[in-house]
Amino acid sequence: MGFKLGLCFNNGIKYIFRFIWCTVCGVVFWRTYVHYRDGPQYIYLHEILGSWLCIARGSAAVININCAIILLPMCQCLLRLLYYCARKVNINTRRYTINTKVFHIFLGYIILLAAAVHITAHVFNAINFCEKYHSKYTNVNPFSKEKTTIFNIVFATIPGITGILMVFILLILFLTSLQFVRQRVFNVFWYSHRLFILLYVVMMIHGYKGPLRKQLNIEYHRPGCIQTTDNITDSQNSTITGMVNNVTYIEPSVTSWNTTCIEAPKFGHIECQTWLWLCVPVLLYCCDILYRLVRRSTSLHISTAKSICKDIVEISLNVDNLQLTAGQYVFINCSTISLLEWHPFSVVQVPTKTNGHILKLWIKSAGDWTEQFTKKVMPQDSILFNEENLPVSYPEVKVDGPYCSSMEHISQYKVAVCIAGGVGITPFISHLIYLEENNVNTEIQYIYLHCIVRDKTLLDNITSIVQHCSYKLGHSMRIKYDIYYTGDEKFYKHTTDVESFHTGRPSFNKIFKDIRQHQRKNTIGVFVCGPTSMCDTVRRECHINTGFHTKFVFHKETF
Ligand SMILES: NC(=O)C1=CN([C@@H]2O[C@H](COP(=O)(O)OP(=O)(O)OC[C@H]3O[C@@H](n4cnc5c(N)ncnc54)[C@H](OP(=O)(O)O)[C@@H]3O)[C@@H](O)[C@H]2O)C=CC1
Repeated sequence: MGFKLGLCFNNGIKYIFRFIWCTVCGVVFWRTYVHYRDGPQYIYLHEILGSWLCIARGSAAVININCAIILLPMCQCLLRLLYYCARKVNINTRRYTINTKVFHIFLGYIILLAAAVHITAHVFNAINFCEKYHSKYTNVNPFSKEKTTIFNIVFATIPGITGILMVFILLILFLTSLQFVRQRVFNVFWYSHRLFILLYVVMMIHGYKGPLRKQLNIEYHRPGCIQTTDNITDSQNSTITGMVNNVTYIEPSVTSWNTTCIEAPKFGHIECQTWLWLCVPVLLYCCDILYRLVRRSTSLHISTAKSICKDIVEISLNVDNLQLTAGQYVFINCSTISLLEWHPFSVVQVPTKTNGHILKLWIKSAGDWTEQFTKKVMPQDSILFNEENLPVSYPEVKVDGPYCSSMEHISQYKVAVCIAGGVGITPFISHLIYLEENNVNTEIQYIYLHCIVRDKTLLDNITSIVQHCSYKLGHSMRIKYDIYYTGDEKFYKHTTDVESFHTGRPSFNKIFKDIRQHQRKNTIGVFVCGPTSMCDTVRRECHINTGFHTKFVFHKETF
């Protein structure tokens, strides 16, 4: 019961929203399906292709609408605006304005599913176009040569070739965005995802003057109309005579229109409307990107760099114009390493008047870019060195931000449980330092901080910051911290003997049970930042321990 209640409480709105979106897609599909099934202008085409025509068009509409909407969750500036507009809404609802990446992924899956249906439908359409070729359907079936094969339709027509190209692009987008690819080779994911631009261009070409044709002259030739011996004009405006004995078109069996044919049916391409769906979101996305490009164009100087532990370096930047909130993150670019690469980092210290507008970031060497960056700001082989050995000049960096994060919400709860793994401590430190430096009034009364660290030097650094802040903030809130050391135990025992220190990983089950006992009838914000497996365990505990009175609201941040 607890797990299901917690799941509903934490994800209820997300699931409701997904359900609504699936319903919208279903309605779009069905309306398009019915339009092509019952529309008099498609009767001749429907005679050849059957329901596959309606399925292909319905799935195309679903692809269009999803391709349009999928860009919006990626408009960071627009989202920030939305987030600030939603300030008055309850916090459990507002966090969805930040977790839009999840909705972006969800839309991606819908596009894949709709694309699979669309491809299948068009394969059958191609078969039908080949098999149901009839000398009398000369205009509605464009593959007028009797020897047309599926191979010809797929590989020798614009819709066929663009369709294959789109399948390849979609596969690349899908495979490179799988979590294990993103985590191991982020650049592969990042660059390959730019292929969406090509996908959109190809999508617009795909339906242009395709083989699907609708009837243009319904008023003069109702399908199923009675042909007379009078002269009627064919689609090329030539005269056809002797219609009774020399039927040019097989009339579909539509009995409701008991009219006489005035003309032969004329057929024309079904207009491609993809651009109509895409133009507004693409425009919004371009504006968002442009704004970000302008915002990120200024180069900044690193004022200091120091080592936090063997693979984490702290850089300080003097930023006058950047307004940040504790818990947010920024993207960093270093042109001497790569002009194109931007990497996200949570801020450790937000620039304020009190600290002289100094922005601090911790950069952990965990990939090509971060390793090169660490070497540039700390050129020695051993990164552990004191401030006198600092390099004379640091590389210039550009900062893009701020970006909203669910870690911002900590000070909006009365009780917050903060769980950090390794460098994931950064957003929590930024809150503690901000609260300590600025003496601001917040909702928060209790902070339970659990920090799990493998590196002894990192542990020492975190401990001194946390001890200092908790001492300074002691008068306004209660901060209970526990630090878990998972590295070499012998080393640990010799150097620390404080009761808040533990060896080995924590038991989250016990932690949550204890908090639940002490914080009855409260809504508790749980914030996790660290390895994915740890976040998953904490999420599960949130669900299990949520009851009717005590609720755990889960928030996480990982890059
Ligand atoms: N500024 C930045 O760069 C930021 C990075 N992050 C995120 O933080 C993440 C972790 O950073 P990193 O320092 O590399 O972390 P580490 O891999 O070094 O792990 C940190 C600690 O977490 C423990 N741990 C791992 N899995 C579990 C688990 N399932 N349950 C309990 N404890 C666990 C580890 O224990 P053990 O030794 O036993 O494995 C270790 O003590 C990154 O993936 C990144 O996304 C977040 C915010 C900011």
